[in-house]
Amino acid sequence: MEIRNLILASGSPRRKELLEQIGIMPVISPSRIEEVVTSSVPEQVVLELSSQKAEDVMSRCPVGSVVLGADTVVAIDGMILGKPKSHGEACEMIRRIQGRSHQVHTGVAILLKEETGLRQKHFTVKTDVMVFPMTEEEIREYGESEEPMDKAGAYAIQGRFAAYIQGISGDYSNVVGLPVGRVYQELKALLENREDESHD
Ligand SMILES: Cc1cn([C@H]2C[C@H](O)[C@@H](COP(=O)(O)OP(=O)(O)OP(=O)(O)O)O2)c(=O)[nH]c1=O
Repeated sequence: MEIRNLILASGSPRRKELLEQIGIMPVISPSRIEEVVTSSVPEQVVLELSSQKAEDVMSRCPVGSVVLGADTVVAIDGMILGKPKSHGEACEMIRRIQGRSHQVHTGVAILLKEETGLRQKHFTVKTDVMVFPMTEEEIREYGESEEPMDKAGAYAIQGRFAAYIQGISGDYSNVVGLPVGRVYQELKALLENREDESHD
């Protein structure tokens, strides 16, 4: 199924590339929201933030638009690791996740604006990631590089950090920022329905 004119409410180059990988060329329109969360449960947090991003962009879009927002966090022992604010914080995050497993949660919100109102899909996808033990030298060298700086949990599985990945259980693309298989299936269901309705 060809999906045209999808608006991606994200400035993440990884999300754009993942959509392009499955043949969807999105229009990029990053949201400008101040991220506000009312929960500390990872699934809840990513649902709230992905919805806020998509709703913010949709508020400026005409009827017929399809907007996708997403948010990714790393969770370990019930604690959420977002993006590090400094190299020191990046090193702390890496020290925490090395030698064990953690979870990556991505929340996705897909909104379709119709004459009669909004139709929407909201879901979260979880991937377990196992990281090899790292030496203090490896932690510092990686934490002080630029790679961790705009990444949840201070690492990029698609980058140099691949050297320390022991394995994953779940969807790889979800760790990079967007579970594209699930996204495609949900988009297909949402848009097929729209076509059905237009034939009524
Ligand atoms: C764990 C992990 C995260 N990431 C990235 C994906 C996301 O871009 C980022 C998490 O930050 P997000 O706040 O989810 O997204 P963003 O700020 O990059 O973009 P926007 O808010 O405009 O949608 O971390 C990787 O690239 N590789 C990884 O292995």
